[in-house]
Amino acid sequence: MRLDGVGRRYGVRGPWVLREVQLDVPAGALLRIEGTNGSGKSTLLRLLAGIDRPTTGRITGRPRSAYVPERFPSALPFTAVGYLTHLGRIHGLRGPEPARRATEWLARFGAAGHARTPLAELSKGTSQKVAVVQALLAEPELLVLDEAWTGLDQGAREVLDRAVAERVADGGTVVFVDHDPQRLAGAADARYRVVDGRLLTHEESLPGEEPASAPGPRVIIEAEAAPGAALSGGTERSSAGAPRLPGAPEVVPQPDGTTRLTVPAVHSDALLRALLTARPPWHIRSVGRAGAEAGVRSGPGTATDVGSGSGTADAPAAAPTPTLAPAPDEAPHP
Ligand SMILES: Nc1ncnc2c1ncn2[C@@H]1O[C@H](COP(=O)(O)OP(=O)(O)OP(=O)(O)O)[C@@H](O)[C@H]1O
Repeated sequence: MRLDGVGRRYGVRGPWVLREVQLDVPAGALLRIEGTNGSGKSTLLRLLAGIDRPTTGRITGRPRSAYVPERFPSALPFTAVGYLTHLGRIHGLRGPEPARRATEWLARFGAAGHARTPLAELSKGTSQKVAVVQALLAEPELLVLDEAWTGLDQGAREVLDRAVAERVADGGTVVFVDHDPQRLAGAADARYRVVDGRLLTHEESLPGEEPASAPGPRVIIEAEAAPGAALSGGTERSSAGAPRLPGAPEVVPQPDGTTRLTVPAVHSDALLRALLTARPPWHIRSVGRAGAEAGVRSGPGTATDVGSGSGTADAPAAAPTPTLAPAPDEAPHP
């Protein structure tokens, strides 16, 4: 799924809660969204889950999604298992499958004894378990968790931690918000912050802010530009007015004329796409994990030499920094 120039405000004259959000949501990844109270995290999660629409911009490639909202509507006229079975059917489960999965998940969360309790009579924590189970039983491609751990007892929190890991291991994507910095610590493939309506990677900082620390796994891309190469990716503008590259890579020109770009692993596909669709395209020399000895190297005519008739032998002595003017026919902002 991709968010392109997404903005959201409530009411025609309301302030913009989110502005110009660019986000690639890859498969099989765990993404953490951070931000202060009222910064727009839940607004972003509702857009990701497909239960709200952007005011501007586009969301494409939407996967099958399930969502645990910040506030669960517990006053519905169902028992716990009745509600979960109903939701399972809405998610496309047939026959006895939704009731079977509901019973299994309630047991896993230590709530089997409340299967027949009306939702309105459940304790806050058990009600939260039902909210979590309705999203998990669908085995969604995208699981969106808005402070889903809040109110759960310690055992249930650990069950949810494991369920998140299982979803990602099965190729699903999980996006979560939680105010506990230790929640799934070290497991997230990418961390973002909502600040002043902008979605920044954890590594990015606003002017005047201290740089953020401790990036996760990173990928190094060695690339070579044709003279005058301009990037078509990263249409969001930095404060300096230049297009911002996916993942805000660290860009270091090398003495041999190539450019080394280091980016959080989760953004490497988007960055490669931006380099390869630049006009003229950049030539990718190698891709590898930061900290690993050698990457996957390529030469002219190999699979990564996409569209390059750009003549790598003509590469300039000093590689340009890839934050050049956008290509002339770049699409205007929505
Ligand atoms: N339905 C709505 N109508 C009007 N304004 C809204 C609505 N939902 C959210 N807002 C406003 O949008 C802004 C962002 O709210 P949001 O709930 O997305 O923040 P948040 O980062 O999730 O906050 P918290 O950490 O407190 O949960 C707030 O100013 C809020 O008042």
